[in-house]
Amino acid sequence: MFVLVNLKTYPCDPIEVAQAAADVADDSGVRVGVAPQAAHLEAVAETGVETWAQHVDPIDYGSNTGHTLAESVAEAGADGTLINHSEHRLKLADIDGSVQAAERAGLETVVCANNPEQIGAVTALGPDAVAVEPPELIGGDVSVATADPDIVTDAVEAAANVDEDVDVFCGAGISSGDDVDAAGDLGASGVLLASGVAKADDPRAVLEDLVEPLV
Ligand SMILES: O=C(CO)COP(=O)(O)O
Repeated sequence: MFVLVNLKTYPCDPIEVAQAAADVADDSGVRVGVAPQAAHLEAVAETGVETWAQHVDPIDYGSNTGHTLAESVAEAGADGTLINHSEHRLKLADIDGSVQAAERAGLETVVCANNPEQIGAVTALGPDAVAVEPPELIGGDVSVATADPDIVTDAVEAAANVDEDVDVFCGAGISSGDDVDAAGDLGASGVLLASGVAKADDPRAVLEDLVEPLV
């Protein structure tokens, strides 16, 4: 099970969270990643934690002002990137271009989608994983695995119908080990979460609780 913490643009200390995530991953043996803002990638990677970008653009080197180049993200120390997060949606052609850009730069890819139908479509683009995140549950207190378990099982089925080699993650409202456990029971092989860690008074304690059922 992969626990990927997306820091979005929350006003947390990315280094504090990254250091805690690195320690929790080391102590537990559970795969834990942190996705900070692009400007914090290098500092986060220096903690030794598995580091993810929140986005890369479907571009190559050249005249692309204000865009995020996959190679620069990789050079900053990122191991992978989210693509098409619900808060940074792309057209299908641009999702395809971003997956190709990430692969060109050696980055692992997780393409997000809102529902099982979209999961099927983006699985066909050949990312390493897809993640179903219902937008209405993002940032809430109830985990997707509790509020809408069918969306997770349907996403797992939709992806498997297209390509059994693409992993399926889920996210939205996940904040505890019980939520991670429930997601795994529904067939997810990873979870994406944000506010549960980024807004916590004690991010380390939340991270320890998240991996607890996996140890
Ligand atoms: O969007 C998310 C992770 O990418 C989920 O956010 P929350 O964990 O805050 O619901």
